[in-house]
Amino acid sequence: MVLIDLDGTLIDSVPDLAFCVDAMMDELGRPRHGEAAVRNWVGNGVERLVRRALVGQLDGEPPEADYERAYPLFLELYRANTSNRSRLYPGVREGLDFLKGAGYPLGCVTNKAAQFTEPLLADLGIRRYFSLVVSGDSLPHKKPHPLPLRHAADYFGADPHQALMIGDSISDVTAARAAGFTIICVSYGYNHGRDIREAKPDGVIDSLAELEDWLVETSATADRR
Ligand SMILES: O=C(O)COP(=O)(O)O
Ligand SMILES: [Mg+2]
Repeated sequence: MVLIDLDGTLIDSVPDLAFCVDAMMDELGRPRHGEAAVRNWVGNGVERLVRRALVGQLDGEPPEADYERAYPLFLELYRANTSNRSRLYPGVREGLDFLKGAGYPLGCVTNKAAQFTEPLLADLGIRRYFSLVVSGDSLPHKKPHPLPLRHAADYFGADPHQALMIGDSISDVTAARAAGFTIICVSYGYNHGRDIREAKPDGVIDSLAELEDWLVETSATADRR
């Protein structure tokens, strides 16, 4: 079984997210942040993104009244701008075709809310690759909690020690470790401005098109043991 993260791994969704954060800030009469700042704030769900935009940094909490005003504005904007500016990363289609062709059960596990995950996957033409989609609000906990990964393993009847997670951020690595999965990360995603190699995933690839070689090499190494 292979589970794949969405934002920063399959899809560069920041152009839409940043557009909506900036439009929300305009509506609130506050200064825009721009795409580079938003790139570092994605990965823990849209609620956290809105809170980060209001405080202007990764950590910290805005006044609750500000959040209550901003969050519905963001939801309305993002509903109308879920996929307009978002793009598949190079190599994604090749990687998915390889995994599907090789017969791996495929799941998408994201912290993005389901109301956005489903249209985004469909609009970019990759929904059909996944037999299971677990969104940030599908279960009581999201990544870095291992629950979404364990849920997917149960769904597919997969042994976690034979399971692979592919992601871009520390949340993916932490969730995969806690669930007993192997974790490969992409080098190009959003990891809050940090190099994902610091989190020590089992492998780092520059494109999902490298998956075939990575899987062949690791199974050859395992066979030699
Ligand atoms: O922060 C989000 O909304 C989603 O992030 P993820 O797809 O990388 O889990
Ligand atoms: Mg991600």
